[in-house]
Amino acid sequence: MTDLSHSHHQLTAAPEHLNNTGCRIQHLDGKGRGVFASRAIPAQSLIEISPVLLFSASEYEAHGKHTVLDHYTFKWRDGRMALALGLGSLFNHSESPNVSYVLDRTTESIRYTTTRAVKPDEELCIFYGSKLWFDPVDRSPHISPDAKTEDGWGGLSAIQGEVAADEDPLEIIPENDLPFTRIKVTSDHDDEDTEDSVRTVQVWAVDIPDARHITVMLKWLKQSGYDTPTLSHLKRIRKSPTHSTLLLTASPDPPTLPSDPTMPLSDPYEISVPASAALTPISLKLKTALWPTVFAPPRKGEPEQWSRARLRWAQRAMQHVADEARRVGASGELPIVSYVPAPFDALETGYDDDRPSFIAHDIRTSAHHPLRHSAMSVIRKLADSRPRRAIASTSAPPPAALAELSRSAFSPKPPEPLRNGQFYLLTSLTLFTTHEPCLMCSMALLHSRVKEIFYLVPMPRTGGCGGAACVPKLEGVNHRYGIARWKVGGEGVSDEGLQIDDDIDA
Ligand SMILES: C[S@@+](CC[C@H](N)C(=O)[O-])C[C@H]1O[C@@H](n2cnc3c(N)ncnc32)[C@H](O)[C@@H]1O
Repeated sequence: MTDLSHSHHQLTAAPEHLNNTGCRIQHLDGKGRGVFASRAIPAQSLIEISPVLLFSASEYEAHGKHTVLDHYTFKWRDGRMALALGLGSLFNHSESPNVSYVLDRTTESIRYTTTRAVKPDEELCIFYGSKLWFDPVDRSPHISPDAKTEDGWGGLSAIQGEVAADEDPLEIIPENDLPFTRIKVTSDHDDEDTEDSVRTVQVWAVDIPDARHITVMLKWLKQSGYDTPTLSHLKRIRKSPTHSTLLLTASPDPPTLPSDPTMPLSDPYEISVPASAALTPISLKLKTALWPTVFAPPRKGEPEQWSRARLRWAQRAMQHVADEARRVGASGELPIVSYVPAPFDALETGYDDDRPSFIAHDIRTSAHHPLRHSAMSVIRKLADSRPRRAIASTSAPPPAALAELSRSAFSPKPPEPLRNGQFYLLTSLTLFTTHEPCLMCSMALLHSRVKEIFYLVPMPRTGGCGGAACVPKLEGVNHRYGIARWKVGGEGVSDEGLQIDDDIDA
């Protein structure tokens, strides 16, 4: 393979580029030349159209392959090899690209479009595929440097996850043609609540005549162990003009209240409250008449529609986790990987991030720690990165505060905008994972408010997303995420090398 680094070192200045879409060429250590944004570029901007030079397969095999061209060419759809002219050949590779490209056969060109908003001076990168012939300088630390694969047939030969020119990126894919099956996550009982019947359960409550004692009682409830998640679909307190009522516990036995003569309380008594959260505004009204209830509408009544472009995004992510899992599996770990890419609709969801994707693999073997599962680790990476970035972008914190943050697994006090609100951990994000997450990880995903998860290998004995149980389907949970099982072989994603014992918690 020809070494590009030699020629890079001889260059002193990058040529000017007259394209007016905000691109410039710049050298950078370890990568040679690259394309950079000379100004802010909005998402979905067409930034370059590169004509291609085509070589027949035999011509390429005999000559091109043995030259520096091998770093630049890729398979055209009819089997010929293509070299992008213009800026096209200068886009470097990134695991979290900000540019996607489409082959246009009719004009023999490639169109490059930003996938998210790009800041001035950011490098513009594409995704070459998962089989690289070089070590990317910005490779995530989880990937073993030994894992590079010589594909031997043209550098960019693996064009994965991109919409071809003869495909319409906005085309909606019929449900039956999708390479995954969506699992219904509404509780079997969710539909049962009608105008005539709201399912209820009996719980213990107590009246607190003096509102000043509410805080004391809430604190006592936490310490007493009665404060279990069973009632998390209900508000704890109901206020009336004369008193407040506090829900205590759903246990059959009456709870023992604190005996404090200065704090008058009623005796505990049983009341009927809704058995699950309200899914519709109507059911919220009905249920809240009984007791104030949490409103947790299903994400959408109808299954979300999938466009061709979104499917390509998902296919690329799924292929990525499967490939990474095979690599880590070869190094002696369990072949389990979880990945949270930048969302497909990054701009709409306001996901503006310097490091938009997160990936982690299972390290219970090397770490000798049974809880180092990939999904937990990826949630933790994401959680850890947010407080750090928020602090860095506000005032400089005292070093002790930074040390405290890096010590904590889940930062106990995230800065204000990242709190349990609109942008709570994984809100609006999708997790792709090789194996159906175990019960622990499925619950952690629920707490993180992930939008949806995709997995390839079902775990019928241990899985928490349809196998042993289906956590987001449980009654009373205050968030439901979508679950989709990727079909083995669907869009070329194979489960080869991903088999693990079926009693392992993934
Ligand atoms: C299509 S060329 C890209 C332009 C190239 N940097 C140049 O100066 O001509 C592909 C080559 O760029 C380099 N490259 C691309 N992405 C890289 C990355 N993330 N890290 C290191 N080198 C990279 C590798 O040498 C690769 O063979």
